[in-house]
Amino acid sequence: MILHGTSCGVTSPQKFFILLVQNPTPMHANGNCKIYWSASNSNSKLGDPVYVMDHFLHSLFSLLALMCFGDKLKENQINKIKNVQHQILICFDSETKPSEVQEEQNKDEYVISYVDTLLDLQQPQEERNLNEDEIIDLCSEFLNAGTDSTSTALQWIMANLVKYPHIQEKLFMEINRVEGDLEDVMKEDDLQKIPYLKAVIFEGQMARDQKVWENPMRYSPDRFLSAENNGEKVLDITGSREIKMMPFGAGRRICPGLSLATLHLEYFVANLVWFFEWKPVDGDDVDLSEKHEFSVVKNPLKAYVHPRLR
Ligand code: HEM
Repeated sequence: MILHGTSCGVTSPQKFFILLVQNPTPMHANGNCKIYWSASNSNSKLGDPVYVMDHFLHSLFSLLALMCFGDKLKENQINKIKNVQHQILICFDSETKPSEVQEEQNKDEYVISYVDTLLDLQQPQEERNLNEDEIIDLCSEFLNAGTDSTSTALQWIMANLVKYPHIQEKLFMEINRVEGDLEDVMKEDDLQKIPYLKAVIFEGQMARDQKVWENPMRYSPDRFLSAENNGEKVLDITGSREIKMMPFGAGRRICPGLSLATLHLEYFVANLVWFFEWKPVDGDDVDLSEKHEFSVVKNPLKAYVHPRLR
């Protein structure tokens, strides 16, 4: 999969710096983050195959909105932000001001959100706080940059897991090795115990340049684990040692959301495979042809998503 360099928009170095400095807690420190498996836009009945992309988009938008405005945001507030954002209008309307949200919450449980850190931030050279327009711009960019890009990547990865059930099964077994009988969602720490998970994520984003990859068209996450590829070396996607793939760009303008996006992908893929078995629609060979839009997208994935029995 290739995502165009412009997929997240071009920003100033100041924004880049701010995103790096904020380092918003990805999964919320209190572990409140849950998978939103919303059927709000779906007419499907239980047991029917579903188009999954709308769900991915909604889940990732919700997650970023919670990180941006605080984890007490309610579903209707998220939807309002989403509507406003879709109309490319301001996303800082009176309904979603953090002060209002804060009033409702217990201060002890308060998680610092992205917008809180922006409100506190001092411009180092000008010795002033950001103004409202700058904050709106940054929040809007945060929500936009991380939603389409990550959900597109997620759809590619899940499509490959539907198409190649033995890879899905291998990933499930690896998760099972770490999680055992646990019925809870997988936590951030556990994700790091599954190298194969990272391999599945990168195989979905590797670009298929035959000059640098052996059998580039073969779907093979194992290439990221194999000794002959020198393990770690191939996993260098920042381009600091060599460039074999650059889904997040490279150099000074490399995507500042790289770690966050990788974590979100690991979190969603792991939990979606841990809780559900993904199967193709009968007679459907899972079409992996590419369509060039803002990023390189696939035709909408439709699949059976069966809860796993434990
Ligand atoms: C799979 C998910 C993602 C992919 C594939 C991706 C890819 C990219 C790419 C290729 C660039 C351009 C780099 C360049 O110009 O060389 C970029 C820039 C950017 N990305 Fe991402 N991105 C993803 C997720 C995110 C997330 C989650 C965020 C933040 C929430 C984010 C924020 C940004 C920003 C702010 C820029 C502009 C940086 C600048 O111009 O200095 N991205 N991204």
